[in-house]
Amino acid sequence: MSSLIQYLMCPPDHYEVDYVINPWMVGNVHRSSRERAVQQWQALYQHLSQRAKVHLVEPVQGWPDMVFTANAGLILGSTVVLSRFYHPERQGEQPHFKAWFEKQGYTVYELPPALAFEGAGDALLDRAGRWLWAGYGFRSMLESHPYLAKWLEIEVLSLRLVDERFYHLDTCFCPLSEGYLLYYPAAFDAYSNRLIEMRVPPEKRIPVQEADAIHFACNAVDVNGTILVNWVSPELEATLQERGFTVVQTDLTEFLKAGGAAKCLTLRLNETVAPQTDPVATVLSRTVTLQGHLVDSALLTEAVDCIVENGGSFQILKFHLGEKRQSTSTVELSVSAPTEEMLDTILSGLIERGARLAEQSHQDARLERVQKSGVAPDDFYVTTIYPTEVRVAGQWIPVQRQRMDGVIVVKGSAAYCTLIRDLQVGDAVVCGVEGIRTLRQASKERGSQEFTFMGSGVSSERRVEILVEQIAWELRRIKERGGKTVVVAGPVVIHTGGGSHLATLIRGGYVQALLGGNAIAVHDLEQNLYGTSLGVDLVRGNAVKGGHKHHLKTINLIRKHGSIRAAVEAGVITGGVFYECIRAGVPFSLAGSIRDDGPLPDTEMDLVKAQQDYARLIQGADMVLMLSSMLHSIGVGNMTPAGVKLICVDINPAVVTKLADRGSLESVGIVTDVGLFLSLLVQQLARLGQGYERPQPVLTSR
Ligand SMILES: NC(=O)c1ccc[n+]([C@@H]2O[C@H](COP(=O)([O-])OP(=O)(O)OC[C@H]3O[C@@H](n4cnc5c(N)ncnc54)[C@H](O)[C@@H]3O)[C@@H](O)[C@H]2O)c1
Ligand SMILES: NC(=[NH2+])NCCC[C@H](N)C(=O)O
Repeated sequence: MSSLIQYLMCPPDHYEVDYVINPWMVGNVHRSSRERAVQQWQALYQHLSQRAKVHLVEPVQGWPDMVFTANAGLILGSTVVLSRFYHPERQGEQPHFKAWFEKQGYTVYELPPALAFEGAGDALLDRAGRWLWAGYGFRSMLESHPYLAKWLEIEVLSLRLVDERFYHLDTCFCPLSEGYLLYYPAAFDAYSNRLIEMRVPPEKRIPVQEADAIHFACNAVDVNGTILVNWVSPELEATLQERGFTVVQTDLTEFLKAGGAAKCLTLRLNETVAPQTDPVATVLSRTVTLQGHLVDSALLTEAVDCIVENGGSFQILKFHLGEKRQSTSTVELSVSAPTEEMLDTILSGLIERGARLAEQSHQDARLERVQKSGVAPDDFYVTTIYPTEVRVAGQWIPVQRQRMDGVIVVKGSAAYCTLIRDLQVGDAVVCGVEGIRTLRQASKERGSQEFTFMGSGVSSERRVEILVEQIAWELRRIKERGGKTVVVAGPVVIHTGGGSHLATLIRGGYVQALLGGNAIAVHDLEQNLYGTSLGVDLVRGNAVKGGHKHHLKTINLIRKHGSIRAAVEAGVITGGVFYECIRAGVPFSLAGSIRDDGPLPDTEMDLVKAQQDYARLIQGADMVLMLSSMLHSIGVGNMTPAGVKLICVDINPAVVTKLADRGSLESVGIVTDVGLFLSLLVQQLARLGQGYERPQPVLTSR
């Protein structure tokens, strides 16, 4: 073969924008000019023919994108890996390119049918022939990279594309002679940018700005230092010229309407590989099985997002769709990633969603001993809200005290969720992802049976009254079966006049534990003692003279008696939320904070103890009503396992969304005034009847 560089092009006899398979084609269907396309293609062909040998493949009617010969395949030496197009709109080109390659005497390899790969559009040789850059994420699959390495006997470096405008590697990445690289960093994920920076020294990297990238400045043909390109900014042209390149700009706007430009329209035929390359593609894979309501609960979408957003790729190996609405589906996925760390991150995310590792049925969890108290081994498994099991000595054992953001400690044949701060030297902590499974589907099914009527998510549009009716109905059912409802409340409950309603719920037996901070207690007691909250008369709504001292006088009085209970028993406190708690024997826990006045004797200022007390009172809860306290609601959300219905009421949608985003079916967010919510809830419970007492006016002992 001549020493001249050789290219393959395809005349645009049948080129037009006939469909949409990339963002550039949107709005351009049947709006390309064949005449202008022919002129532009001819100009590029002339520029190239003056510097290289250009071969032509016969265009075929019905395959307009055949003009983009970069996608015909990937050539190295006398070997071709034929493209296997992702979109059906281009799959008809394959046999024509295959025939051309075979006629030229190339050895043609074809990938398995499930593996999409779009040739030199998604795979570019390092100009010194040391390795192959291979893109994935939109068209070509990561799983195709090991085949490239094997068949072309070269090291493959996988780069993940993240901006769909740059859906082929050659639209944003152009290895140039002398080891230079013209590329658009924002088109790649962080791992890929790190890999590029590891392989290409800073002085050889030429990152482009978005303005250049969207004119396909990186989609360039470098013919021995002459760069043929659609357009570059004057700044980029100067940068290239400073490095010894000659830039020839040739208008290809008709092809940009289809998402291609100079490099796409050409395929370099004589590429040579530097000797001693290491034919490897570090692509790691695991097989996982996911079972459940994969489609209607969007679990499969969540799993795929988890794989792709963490830099991985997947193949669906088996998929069994449940025949009926109530039956479950099963999917078996091969999950791949370029590094062990990325694969572990993905597998952890899939396990959180109930996935099971194919081999895990006979692999125990990996246990590592704690070397320093309060410090976990490096790759500890982070717990979720979902019921979890770990495999120990061949047995699957349930993890007790389930909560998110903990670790799993195995003691004999038992396993416990444990906070890192509570770890002791010698504790056996579960690490990695082997031998772990979450029972997410079980809790979802259970959740869906018990709470379907409430559904999950956040909506200020959904009528509050409807939700209140549903919550009242659920409160009543929990009470009837001797279940447990925990209330988390902030002082705003008192400020909005909701105190009397909460007191009524407690008196009515609908609340089995109350969690809060110093403030709700102070203002509830202040209201009983002075009729004010933060010095504001809750009946008249005006600040009272000297009222700003009321909460301090209240704190002082309770401190004098030693506790809220003592003050109630002494007849000093005669009504309100905490009065009813004491009378009804409803336990409460007040967690201290940096904002606290006093504090009250009952407020636990040791936060570790406060968290432990909260966790104790949450144990066994069926439902948690979170009422206008961002701090305490989020704290409780973090320690509450799946299967517990969380109702978050707040005037701020962001707070409600944060809790609803726990990813569990069991979270309902209501954006409304908490005083109004409690008033409606109390009225609805009264309407439901069943011996419900009418709200009593809050007694003040002034
Ligand atoms: N004097 C004191 O000792 C004092 C005073 C205030 C707070 N604190 C302490 O500070 C900590 C944080 O207090 P916090 O939980 O009240 O604050 P927070 O900011 O965590 O939560 C208050 C929440 O109430 C919401 N909200 C405001 N008005 C509302 C309305 N009308 N209806 C519904 N939601 C409404 C806000 O959006 C916010 O999410 C607590 O531990 C508390 O005890 C102490
Ligand atoms: N190597 C390339 N970038 N080729 C551009 C291909 C354009 C074609 N319309 C497609 O979407 O597949």
